[in-house]
Amino acid sequence: MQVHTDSSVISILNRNQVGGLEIPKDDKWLLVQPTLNELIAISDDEYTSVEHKVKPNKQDERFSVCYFVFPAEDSVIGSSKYEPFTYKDFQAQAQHNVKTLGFKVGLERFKNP
Ligand SMILES: O=C(O)CCC(=O)C(=O)O
Ligand SMILES: [Fe+2]
Repeated sequence: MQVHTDSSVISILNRNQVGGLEIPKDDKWLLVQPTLNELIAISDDEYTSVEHKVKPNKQDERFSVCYFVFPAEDSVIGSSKYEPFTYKDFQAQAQHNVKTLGFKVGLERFKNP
């Protein structure tokens, strides 16, 4: 799986003990050791959506179950740091970014000046 950030508000990941999930650290990809439950979340910059990828493993079977929490499409997301936007706006922006730039710009686009 290629480098990406999740578009969900919260991602809860449960996987077996075969590793593969990697996050960037000091210009290298760091293997995240499997634990029982993992939580990746975004919330008004308190927690940011971290880039990650999954390294293919041809030897050992690997499975993972992700539970993504999304806001309702028309719900307005407001905060002191961002201009109000709907999740539909965010999705449209993400799709446009991927098509034109090859990656998601993410919340940066909605940040207050
Ligand atoms: O399988 C994993 O460890 C992560 C999967 C993932 O990043 C995703 O589905 O967005
Ligand atoms: Fe992901």
